[in-house]
Amino acid sequence: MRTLDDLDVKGRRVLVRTDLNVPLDGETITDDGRIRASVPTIRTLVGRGAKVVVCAHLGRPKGKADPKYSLKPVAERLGELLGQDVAFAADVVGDSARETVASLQDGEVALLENLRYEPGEESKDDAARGAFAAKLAGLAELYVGDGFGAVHRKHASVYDVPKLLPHAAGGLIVAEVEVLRKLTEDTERPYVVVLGGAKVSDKLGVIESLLTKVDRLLIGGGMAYTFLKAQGYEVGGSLLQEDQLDQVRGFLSEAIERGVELVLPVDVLAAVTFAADADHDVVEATAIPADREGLDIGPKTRELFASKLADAKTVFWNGPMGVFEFEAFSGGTRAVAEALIASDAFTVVGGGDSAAAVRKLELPEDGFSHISTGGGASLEYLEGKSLPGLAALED
Ligand SMILES: Nc1ncnc2c1ncn2[C@@H]1O[C@H](COP(=O)(O)OP(=O)(O)O)[C@@H](O)[C@H]1O
Ligand SMILES: O=C(OP(=O)(O)O)[C@H](O)COP(=O)(O)O
Repeated sequence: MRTLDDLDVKGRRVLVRTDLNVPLDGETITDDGRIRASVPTIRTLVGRGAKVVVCAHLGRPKGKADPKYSLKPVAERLGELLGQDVAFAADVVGDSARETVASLQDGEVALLENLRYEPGEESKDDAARGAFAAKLAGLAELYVGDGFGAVHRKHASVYDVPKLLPHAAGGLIVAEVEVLRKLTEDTERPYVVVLGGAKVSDKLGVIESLLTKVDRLLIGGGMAYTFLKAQGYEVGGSLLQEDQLDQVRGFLSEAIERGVELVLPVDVLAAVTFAADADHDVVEATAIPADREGLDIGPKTRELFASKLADAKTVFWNGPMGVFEFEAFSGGTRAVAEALIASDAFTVVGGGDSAAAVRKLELPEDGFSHISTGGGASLEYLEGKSLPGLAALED
C-alpha cells in the first residue's frame, strides 16, 4: 500500500476517510478515542500544507439527514484536539460542502457532514454508489484512506472513491494492519477469541471462519442469547437474532466436530427492563424468565471466562459482555478486561464500544498489547478475507 510519504499533498485538496463513529449521549461525546486516533494523519497532512477535507460516518441514519447523527459535535472536538479550527460543512456533497472546501487555505481542515445521510454511500447498487462517489471525489484531488473501523464496508467513501483519485493509506490503517497481521501469522496457542456486543447479525457471520482458526470461542454480551435460544432455552426479551438460529445451531455442531471449545454464559443478570437502575437478579442462563432480559454475564460466567483466558497465548476480544454504559451491568465487561490485563498473552481488544468500555471503566490501556479502533473490521481481517477498504488502497 502507498503511504502518506508517497503523496505530494502541498497545496492540494486531500479527502481523508476516517472513522469518527464515536458514542454520543445527546450531543455529548462520551468517548473520543476514535477522534484521537484520527489526529496523527490529519496533523501530518496539515503540516505538509494540504487542504484537508475529512469525511466520516456516525451511527446508522440509513441514507437520510437526521440531526441525532450530526458530526457537528465531532468537528468541535476534532478542532480542540488538533489545536486549530475545523470548518464544518452542513451537508456531504452539496453547496455547503463545496463552499467550505473552496474556502480552505493550505494547512486548514474541514469536516463534511455524516456520509450516511446520503443514500449513495451504502447503496448495494454499484451505479448509485458510483454516482455518489464521483461527487465526493469531485471535492478533492487526492484521497487518503484512514478509517480502519470501516474498511470492511463496501461503501462509496471507502471502496469507490479511491478508484477515482490518486490515493494512499493513512498512518492509522498502516498501524492497525501491522498489529492484526501478527494475529494471523504463527499465532501462539491457545488462541482465544471473545465475542460480545450488540451487532449480532453482522458479527455472527465471522464465527464460521473463526471456528477454523481458534482453540476457544467465548461468547457473551448480546451475542450469547441467540446461542442459548438455539440450544432450546428461553431468553425472554434479551437481544435475539431469530432469523439466524439455524446458522447458530450449525456453529454449535461444527465447534464440536472441530474440537473448538465454544463457551457460553452459565448465568446472566436478568433485568426487568433496559435501564441503568432496572431491578435485576442473577439467574441461570438456562432459566431466564420470559419477562426479563439479559443485560450482563453473571458472576459464575465471569469466573468461567477468566479461567478460559488464563492459559491463552493469543487473545482477540470484540464486544462488551453487557450493557457496560450502565454501571450495574458493567461487571462482566470489567471481568473480561481484567482477565486480559492479567494475562501474559498477546492481547488485542477491538471495536468502538469495547475500546470505550476499557476507558470508561478506567482500566489501564497499556494492560493490552493493542487497542484497535475496529471491531467488525478487525474480525473480518482475522477471517483472512479481502476487505474492500484495504483492497481499494492496494490497487
Ligand atoms: N446483553 C446485552 N444486551 C443489549 N446490549 C448489549 C448487551 N451486551 C452488550 N451490549 C451493547 O453492545 C454495544 C456494543 O456492541 P458493538 O457495537 O457490537 O461493539 P464494538 O463497538 O466494540 O464493536 C454496547 O453499547 C453495549 O451496551
Ligand atoms: O463502529 C464501527 O464498528 P464496530 O462497532 O464494529 O467497532 C464502525 O464505525 C463501523 O460502523 P458500522 O458497523 O455501522 O458500519
